[in-house]
Amino acid sequence: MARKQFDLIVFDWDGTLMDSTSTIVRCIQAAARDLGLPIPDKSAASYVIGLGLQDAMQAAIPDVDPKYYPRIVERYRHHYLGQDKDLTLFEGVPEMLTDLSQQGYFLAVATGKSRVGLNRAMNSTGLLSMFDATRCADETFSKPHPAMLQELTRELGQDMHRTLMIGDTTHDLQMAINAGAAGVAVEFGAHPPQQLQTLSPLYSARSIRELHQWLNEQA
Ligand SMILES: O=C(O)COP(=O)(O)O
Repeated sequence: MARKQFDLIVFDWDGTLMDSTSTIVRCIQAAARDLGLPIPDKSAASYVIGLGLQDAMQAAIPDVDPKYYPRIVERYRHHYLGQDKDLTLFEGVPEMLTDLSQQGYFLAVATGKSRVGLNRAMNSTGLLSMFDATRCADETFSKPHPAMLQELTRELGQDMHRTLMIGDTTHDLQMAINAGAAGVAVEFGAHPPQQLQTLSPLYSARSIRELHQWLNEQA
């Protein structure tokens, strides 16, 4: 049997596996509102998803006194961790992950979420045991820095050239480029397809079903 092209598949979390873009946008806007700061519009708030909380707030709500940022992050966490109902996976995610795992791929997550946020989301969606390793933005350098991918490949003893990063933002694709991994885009998350195409992903999927099928064709 021909050898697979990739051994390790790293997934972004929000907007790639979990249908959470609009919840995150709402929580960023609510945090700004709580502190009487300018409220970013949907596109500005969507753009920063994945950067890690502190960097994301600085990018979404620029030109305010730096002393506000820890408070904005605190208000964001209050709103995000206070809501339970929107922890929903995109249709077909558990089936795709189970299939990939059975095919022998190592599976990992690299996310701009905090460890608390990721563990909560993995627990409530039943995906906790599905991944071989995970990295969160509060544990290392955030996207698009290559650190998360470098640490994941090292931990799992994998080769970066046989690693695939899948995400819904240019931050995910840029991290893959910076690390020397291949990048695949999904078009149903935070960044619009035209923006994703500027970084020439290997493939761009319009649904989890399309992504799953494409991954099966790489085997
Ligand atoms: O910034 C977030 O909370 C989401 O991060 P992710 O898209 O990298 O999972």
